[in-house]
This record gives sequence, C-alpha cells and structure tokens, in this order.
Amino acid sequence: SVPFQSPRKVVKKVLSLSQSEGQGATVRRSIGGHEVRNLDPFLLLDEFSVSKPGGFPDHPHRGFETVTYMLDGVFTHQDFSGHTGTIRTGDVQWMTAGRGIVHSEMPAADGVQKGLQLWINLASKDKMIEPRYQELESKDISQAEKDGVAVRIIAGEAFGVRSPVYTQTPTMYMDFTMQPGSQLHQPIPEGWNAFVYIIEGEGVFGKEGAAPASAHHCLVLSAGDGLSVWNRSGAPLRFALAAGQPLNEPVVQQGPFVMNSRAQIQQAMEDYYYGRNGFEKASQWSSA
Ligand SMILES: Nc1ccc(F)c(C(=O)c2c[nH]c3ncc(Cl)cc23)c1F
Ligand SMILES: [Fe+3]
Repeated sequence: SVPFQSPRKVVKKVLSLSQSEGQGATVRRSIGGHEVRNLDPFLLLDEFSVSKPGGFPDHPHRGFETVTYMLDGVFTHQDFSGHTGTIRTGDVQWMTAGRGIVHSEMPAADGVQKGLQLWINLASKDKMIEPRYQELESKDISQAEKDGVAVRIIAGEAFGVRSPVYTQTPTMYMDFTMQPGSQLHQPIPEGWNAFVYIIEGEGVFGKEGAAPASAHHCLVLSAGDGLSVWNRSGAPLRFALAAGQPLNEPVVQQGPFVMNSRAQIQQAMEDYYYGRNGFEKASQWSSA
C-alpha cells in the first residue's frame, strides 16, 4: 500500500541511446530527445561521457538554467566574465544563464568523465535576469538516509531535509540510492511535471505490480502527489528524480537560446553576434 492520495505512475518509459554531441562527447539524451520533446519546465537531460581532448568548448546560453551534476570525474568551466570552476564527482553547478552566458565545459582529468546535465526553462519574466551560479561541493550537498534509502538533495526537500539551492523556476532534483529490499515514498507537489532517470540498477516505480525499469531509462510520471519505488533486485538502485512547476508559456528554442518567440530568438542571435544586451563580453573572450 502506498501513502499517497493519487500515486504517480509511469506513463512513458524511454531508453536513452548514445549520440555524439559537442566536440567528441557522447550523450544519452532522454528529455529533449525526439521521444520526450518537452516536459515543461524541463528542456533537456543528458547523461554525458567524454574524455580529453573532447568536451563542450565555447558556447552561449540565454533564457534557461543548466544544472551539471558530476557522476564520476572532473570538469572545469570558464565563462566570459572570468568565472571559472572545477566540479568533481558529486559536485553540482547550478547555472542560471538568464540574459546571457558564454562558457566552455571541458574534462579536467584523464579518462572518461561522466555526469548529468539538466536544462530547466526560465519564465519569460526571468529570461533576461543577470546570470548567476550556485555551486555545491559534494560534501555540502544536503543528504539524508533512512531504512536503506540514501538521498542527495540538489534542490527541493526529501526526508525532512531541504537543499539551500534557490530555484528560479520551482524545481526539485534529487539523487536516490536504494539498497536491495528498500522502498521509498517521496512526496512531489501536485501539478508539477516529474520524471525519473535511472543511473544504475533496476527498480519498480509507481505501483507495486509494475514491471521493473533499468539503467539509462527515463520514466515520465503521471500527475499525482507522490512517487513510490521498490528495489526488489539484489543490487543497489540509483536514480535521479526531477520535478518542476510547468511554466505554460510558448517555447521557441534555437540550440542554446530558449525564448518565447522567434523574434526574441532573432534578437538573441543578433545580441550574441554583435555582443549586446548581456553578450558584451562575448566578442573579446575565448576559453584558455
Ligand atoms: N547548444 C548546444 C549544442 C550542443 C551542445 F553539446 C551543447 C552543450 O553544451 C551540452 C549539451 N549536453 C551537454 N551535457 C553536458 C555539458 Cl557539460 C554540456 C552539454 C549546447 F549547449
Ligand atoms: Fe553550456
């Protein structure tokens, strides 16, 4: 039995397949792929794997947020304002691009560097705000553990613990590891869109009789007030759970620009090209 008024069920299961992206990088794209075009307010979820000299060299963003969560390895990022940083296993970089960022995101160690990058759309009223970063080292990430379930809370609240991350677009984003035989009942605000991305292992999501789902699958959830999960396998189950308040606004995307109209996209492209309205520093900058 589950403790929710209306338990969320899996309404779509998508296996994310590897595709090349950036320079010499491989991503498994789930949200933002052709099967899950747009789960408002989420635009993209990539499970990325990349080794030197590959990566994501100098590129712009406007109108949304990127959340980079390192699963295994080290990345450095540099932006056109001189902001640099290194994110290691378990660290999070929550970047609110707002009116404009130009940055590079590159491997900073030998071997394959792996992580998740989630793109969260901004409401039209927020698309041109000043860029900002919220950077969390692994040791500073809110964590909790109960009855064989460990959670790392990137944004939102679980097990009575809340992350300090400010979410411009109301969002929850957490990393669960469930030991064999454990179960989870996680409240999710009604009206928010929600999905699961399985990182490793396999588990039963939504209702007890559901078929298990395994790694690299994205599970889009139905409406409801919470998600129940059971790990009936002999190995740990690890997955990310994300949920966000829909913006219910038009989405017009041209690569790294996500606005509400073609005219605003045209403006973004001109601003980037001519170095205006937030892209002033773009013309003189390139990453090291
Ligand atoms: N426009 C556009 C086009 C192509 C890109 F590859 C990118 C981009 O940078 C990324 C796509 N997924 C990613 N996962 C992880 C990291 Cl660190 C970066 C990206 C981008 F922004
Ligand atoms: Fe980027």
